[in-house]
Amino acid sequence: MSFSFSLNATDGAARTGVISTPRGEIRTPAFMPVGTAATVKAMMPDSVRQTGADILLGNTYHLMLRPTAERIDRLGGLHRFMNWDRPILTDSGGFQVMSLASLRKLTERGVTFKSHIDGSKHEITPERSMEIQKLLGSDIVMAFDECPALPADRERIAESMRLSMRWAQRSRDAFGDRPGHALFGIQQGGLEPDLREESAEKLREIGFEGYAVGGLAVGEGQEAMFGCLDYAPGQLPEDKPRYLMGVGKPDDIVGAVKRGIDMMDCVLPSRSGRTGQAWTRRGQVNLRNARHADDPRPLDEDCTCPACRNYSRAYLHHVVRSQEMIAGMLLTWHNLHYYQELMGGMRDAIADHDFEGFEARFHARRAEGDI
Ligand SMILES: CC1(C)O[C@H]2[C@@H](O1)[C@@]1(COC(C)(C)O1)O[C@@H]2CNc1nc2cc3nc(N)[nH]c(=O)c3cc2[nH]1
Ligand SMILES: [Zn+2]
Repeated sequence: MSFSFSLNATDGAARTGVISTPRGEIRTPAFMPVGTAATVKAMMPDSVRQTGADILLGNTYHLMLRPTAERIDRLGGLHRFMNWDRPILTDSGGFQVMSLASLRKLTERGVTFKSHIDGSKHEITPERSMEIQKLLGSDIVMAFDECPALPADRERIAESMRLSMRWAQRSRDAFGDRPGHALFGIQQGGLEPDLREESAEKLREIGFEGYAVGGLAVGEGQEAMFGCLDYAPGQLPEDKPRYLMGVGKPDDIVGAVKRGIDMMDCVLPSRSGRTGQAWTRRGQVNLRNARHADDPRPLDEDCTCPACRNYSRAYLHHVVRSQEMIAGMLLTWHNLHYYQELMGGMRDAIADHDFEGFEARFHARRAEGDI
């Protein structure tokens, strides 16, 4: 069985389709829950599936440090290890090294760094990143790239992008011939249209099974991100999946799909669930807020997740305030369920050629501030 992508419908720049892989289909636009250290925090894998997720994300950086890719390989690979038999996409490590590790040294060869866990020294190169992702057994492998911290001057962004393109070629060469598995290239170039175009052309020349818009969601803000997404996805091959890395809040996601993005991932729904923050169709609810203490209503009357079906806001407020484990479990489940409902709503709206209506209803429902 091979890896393939078929588009079913488009509406403006928005598209809906299906990515077929040997481990199952991925309905696009798709949201990938983040399972950084071989677990989507506070969730059993079956619960992640029940929220509607077709694929989840793992991280080369974290897994190479602990428990190591070699140990996971000896134990049968990441799918077996974490009891998730559907597709997994793994990020290639460069971004996480720059945001989490210390004493980093960047050269043409790759990056050396000290582990944020125990201070041990490590190196990642394009070749080592491909080896790690192969040992993990991930279905979609990300090329090894460098994501420059913004703000950065144009010269630095150009240099960094060109290094990432040389690393993209080395990633492609090291990936080898792996039927049923995909290697995605990552576009860089900051917020510079011509540098993004140069990057896209280089990636097309090399040839990948999918293309990511990298270098965004690094603090540039939604307006600048949307400004870049007004042209960047269109620079990438239209018959391959387009993956926007690290995004985002619900309204970021709607705006990205509107501009032609097919896949996204973000720690937000799970991370904010663990801090008592709920995302609902009417906006954000902070369950730490005392006003929920006596509220018998569900978090969201229209939501069918276990948190909304079986518990009151008063209960959620209580377990959040008491820092009970069930708080993170219930709110993570609700947030991931809401994110998947949002994706399903957009897939249907695009198929019905009514994305505009969907977007208007999405924004109209969202009350200002805490609800
Ligand atoms: C490290 C962690 C958990 O990932 C989140 C969050 O912190 C944080 C850190 O700074 C903020 C902005 C506040 O959000 O940015 C992450 C979400 N944005 C993002 N993830 C990305 C992953 C990427 N991977 C690769 N290989 N290449 C990229 O260009 C790339 C760009 C990305 N942008
Ligand atoms: Zn719910």
